[in-house]
Amino acid sequence: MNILLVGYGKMGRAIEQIAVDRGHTIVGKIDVQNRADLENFHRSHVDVAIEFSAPEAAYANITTCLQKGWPVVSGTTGWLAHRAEIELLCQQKQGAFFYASNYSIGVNLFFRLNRQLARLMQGQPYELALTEIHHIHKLDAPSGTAITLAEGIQAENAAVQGWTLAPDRREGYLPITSEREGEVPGTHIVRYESEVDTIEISHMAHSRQGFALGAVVSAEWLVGKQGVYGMDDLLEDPLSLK
Ligand SMILES: NC(=O)C1=CN([C@@H]2O[C@H](COP(=O)(O)OP(=O)(O)OC[C@H]3O[C@@H](n4cnc5c(N)ncnc54)[C@H](O)[C@@H]3O)[C@@H](O)[C@H]2O)C=CC1
Ligand SMILES: O=C(O)C1=N[C@H](C(=O)O)C[C@H](O)C1
Repeated sequence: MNILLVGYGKMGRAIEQIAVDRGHTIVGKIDVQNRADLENFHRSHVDVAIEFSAPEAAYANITTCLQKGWPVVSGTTGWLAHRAEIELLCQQKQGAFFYASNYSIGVNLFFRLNRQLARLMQGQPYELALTEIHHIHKLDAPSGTAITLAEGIQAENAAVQGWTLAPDRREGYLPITSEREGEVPGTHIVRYESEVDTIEISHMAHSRQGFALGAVVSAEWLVGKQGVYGMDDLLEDPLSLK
């Protein structure tokens, strides 16, 4: 595949390495200093754009790619207030858009475990809290993954109406604590606490490799399709996990 990287930071570089190892060609790298080139990019044919940029840049980047008719895989967090507009544009353009707050297969299994646990814990006398720990360079809080975990719990437990960013507290809202520490790639902890015990599940990424591999596999899967997709579509396709 011919891949255009939109955002060439920590993730863009990790994706490049894995994509090249899997036999793909990087036809361009768009970052903040050459962002104007995205609109006029016609150096080579683009099979798919992989977009990992910044919260304030993602909406415009994805819009441009869809306008140009390129399938887009995006992992940027912190822009999802505009998600419905992107999905509508994708539909209007008969394009292809894939989004995941976290592309790691392990995290996506963890999402499922989280929902199962939330189902089991309904009505039990436990206080629930979520913690995410990331590197000090991260621009958004809470993490996109923590928001997906909170939404999973909300979908399973009618007593949870949403989430708040700790130290803010609100009755019926799940508190998310965001910690920023060194170069931590991404740790997420879901904790149920009662007077007598604690139940905790956690996922700890050891590097960015899992995120990057998931993004490249998603791009391979997306090319040739039309519509809006996420990791559940990929994981449920028995042909996808090569
Ligand atoms: N969904 C997932 O699995 C993962 C998502 N992420 C998310 O991906 C995003 C990027 O993460 P990193 O690569 O670690 O950040 P980074 O800060 O290392 O790289 C982002 C790059 O985007 C560039 N950029 C800024 N404005 C741009 C624009 N208008 N057009 C093109 N590029 C622009 C920056 O100059 C920077 O080089 C973040 O939102 C992060 O939360 C990160 C890891 C995994
Ligand atoms: O910014 C990061 O690094 C990460 N961002 C994603 C998020 O916000 O959930 C995914 C991963 O945790 C790493």
